[in-house]
Amino acid sequence: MAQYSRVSGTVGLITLLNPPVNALSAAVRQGIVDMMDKALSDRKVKSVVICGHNGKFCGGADIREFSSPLTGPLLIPVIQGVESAAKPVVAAIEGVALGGGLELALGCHYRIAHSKARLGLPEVHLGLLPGAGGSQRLPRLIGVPAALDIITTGRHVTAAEALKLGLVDRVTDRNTVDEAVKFALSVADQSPQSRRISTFPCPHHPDLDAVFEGVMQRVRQRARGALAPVACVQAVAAATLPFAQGMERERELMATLFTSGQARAQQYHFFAQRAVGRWSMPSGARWDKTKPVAVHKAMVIGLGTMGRGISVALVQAGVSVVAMETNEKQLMDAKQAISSMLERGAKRRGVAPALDKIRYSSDMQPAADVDLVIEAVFEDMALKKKVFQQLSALCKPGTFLCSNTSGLDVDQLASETRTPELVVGMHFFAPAHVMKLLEVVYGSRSSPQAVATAMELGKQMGKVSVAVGNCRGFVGNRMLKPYLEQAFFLLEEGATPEFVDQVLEEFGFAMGVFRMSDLSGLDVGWRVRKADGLPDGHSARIRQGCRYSPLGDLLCEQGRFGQKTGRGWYQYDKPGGQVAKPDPWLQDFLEKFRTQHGLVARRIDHQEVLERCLYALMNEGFRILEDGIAAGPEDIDVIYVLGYSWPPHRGGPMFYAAMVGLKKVLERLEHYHQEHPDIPSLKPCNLLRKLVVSGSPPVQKWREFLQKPQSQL
Ligand SMILES: CC(C)(COP(=O)(O)OP(=O)(O)OC[C@H]1O[C@@H](n2cnc3c(N)ncnc32)[C@H](O)[C@@H]1OP(=O)(O)O)[C@@H](O)C(=O)NCCC(=O)NCCSC(=O)/C=C/CCCCCCCCCCCCC(=O)O
Repeated sequence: MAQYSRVSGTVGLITLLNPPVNALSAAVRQGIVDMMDKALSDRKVKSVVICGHNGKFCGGADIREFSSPLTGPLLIPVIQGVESAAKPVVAAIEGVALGGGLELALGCHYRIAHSKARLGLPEVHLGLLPGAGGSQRLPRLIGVPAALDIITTGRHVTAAEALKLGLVDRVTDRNTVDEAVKFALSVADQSPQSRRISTFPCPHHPDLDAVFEGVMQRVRQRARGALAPVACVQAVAAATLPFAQGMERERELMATLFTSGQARAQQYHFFAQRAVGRWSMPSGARWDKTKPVAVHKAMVIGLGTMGRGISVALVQAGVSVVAMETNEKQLMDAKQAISSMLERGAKRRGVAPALDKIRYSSDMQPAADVDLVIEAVFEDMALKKKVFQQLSALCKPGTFLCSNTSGLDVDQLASETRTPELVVGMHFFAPAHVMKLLEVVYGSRSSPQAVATAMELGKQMGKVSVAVGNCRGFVGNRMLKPYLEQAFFLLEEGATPEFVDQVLEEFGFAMGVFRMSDLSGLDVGWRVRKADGLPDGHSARIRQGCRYSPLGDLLCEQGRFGQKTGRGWYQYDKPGGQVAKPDPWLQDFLEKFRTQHGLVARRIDHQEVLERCLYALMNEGFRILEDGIAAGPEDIDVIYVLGYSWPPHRGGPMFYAAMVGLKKVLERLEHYHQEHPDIPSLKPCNLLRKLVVSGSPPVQKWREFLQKPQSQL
């Protein structure tokens, strides 16, 4: 709803009231209409200010309303009503003005923003476009190139940039509403006619066609099949038409997006990112019953790529860091790399680099004086165990001990310490100061407080933290295994790396599985498999009674580790090269392999690649839910979108399974498992069967079918 009062004698003050972000629900929209009527019909009122309750102007349309039929006045006429008001209307922007919130502000005749406010049109991230006139008013106000940038990236703009762009008229450090009221008094006698953005022509640009063409090309490349970014460009292009025609085009494009599966997927992802913060553990421990401990000082052990990124992320989050590395050369290199990452980051954010927040050490001694340690040494259990033993002896009571591991057993590490309850896994993704995902892994003895502290620290570092149980590979890498396996089996059966990658990239992955393996290094998995007892020169296709593909191992034995060696599943012009080219050697190698094993290459189509790779991955997701390793499908989906480049417009693997139809997924898995009974990952999991028998409920209801956590608190 909205509240109304008259202030300073002649200013009508309308306050949007819908905590926590004053989203434009039906009640708020109705409130705006009613309070505008009140202000306009009050003879004493000469001008109007619109602000938001509790220091937040408005977070946009109420996204929760998008899943049911729209009720109440529509936002477009509400904003038109504000713009056409005969009295000047000023938007007092504090906190955020996003989406419909900014569109409402664009309908006002003046905009005053607090210096800390953020403005933006992030609808593209929800599979939409700014469909309440934003795609038409913004280019008219700030020009096509700047509007295209803001609308197609959905990025937030600071108040300072907004002022530079002409998006706001004034920025203040003082009380924004008071300033807006003063401003409203100063323009009370002026006609708002010349301030109605809908009447502005689109500012002239010498070569608009080239601008649109360039952006469209970039957007198509980045969008990977997403509809919204393309529609955003098309909508802005319509801003060069007369306003009414532009609005009609915006409506048409919005109508297509609004009902699309992509918009549903992206809106699901928005809420899923927030839902994962409400974590729970099988013990019944929960986010709202556990207080995290504040971390002021942390130590990072091991300054390879991961340790450096983690140190930067911690410093940027305001935590004092001791960065430790025993290898002198590595320590020197790390110092330089970390300083320049901090400097670059600070420059981007327009702040001073916090170089004084980090100090370096070549020994473990400083661990005695920190609140939390993140061990980021090489992924080797024996080495990590040694570090944990040392930490256990050195650290003061209460120090949290975290391991940056991508899949090792957290319980084994905990058992090396005197305080297993303070041990958790923190699985960062490279580059650790950039990637938004953090898997927080609780072991069987991790305390709720240790989990809460790691989750909160992740949030402080700007990450979306997901709490997951302890198993090999946790959630992300555990699901990757059957996906990779299927890709290898498809090569054995007749596919090429180029074809498999092309299918997966058309689906929306940034990189197909083989290009991704080449980038991350084939040797990483190979070393883990060797540590597990894989013998050298092994080329058998059965291991422990199940089908196994030795293709990756055979490539590694040839020294083909991927991009770093210039050869992997593809060839590169040099070691470290990035342009993947099909390699005739590999074709020859695959043919010889098939001959050696009596395999006959067959034609594999697009559908089989997608189904075998993705359905095997999804099936593992169902198993993870069944095992209680993830608390709900949202956890898995967030991990895959933020950590494994699953396309956001497909929601995540669990959401996608529901979109495809659980019955179909089950049938296809049954079909493939019948064809390949020696591949256990294709055997449909019980939870999937249970959901299908229960009528394939929507993903939001799956938690009801999972085992309830038992409280031991
Ligand atoms: C930056 C934020 C605002 C705040 O961040 P933070 O402080 O960290 O807090 P959060 O944890 O993120 O959020 C707190 C809770 O608030 C919930 N929330 C946030 N924003 C919204 C929202 N906009 N709506 C609903 N709920 C919201 C959030 O979920 C949290 O609650 P919980 O923990 O999940 O319980 C940050 O929140 C943020 O970025 N928010 C989103 C901003 C955004 O994306 N805004 C754009 C929204 S879309 C929009 O505005 C669209 C406008 C155009 C509408 C035009 C409608 C015309 C329809 C025509 C359709 C034609 C169809 C025709 C069909 C036919 O023909 O039939």
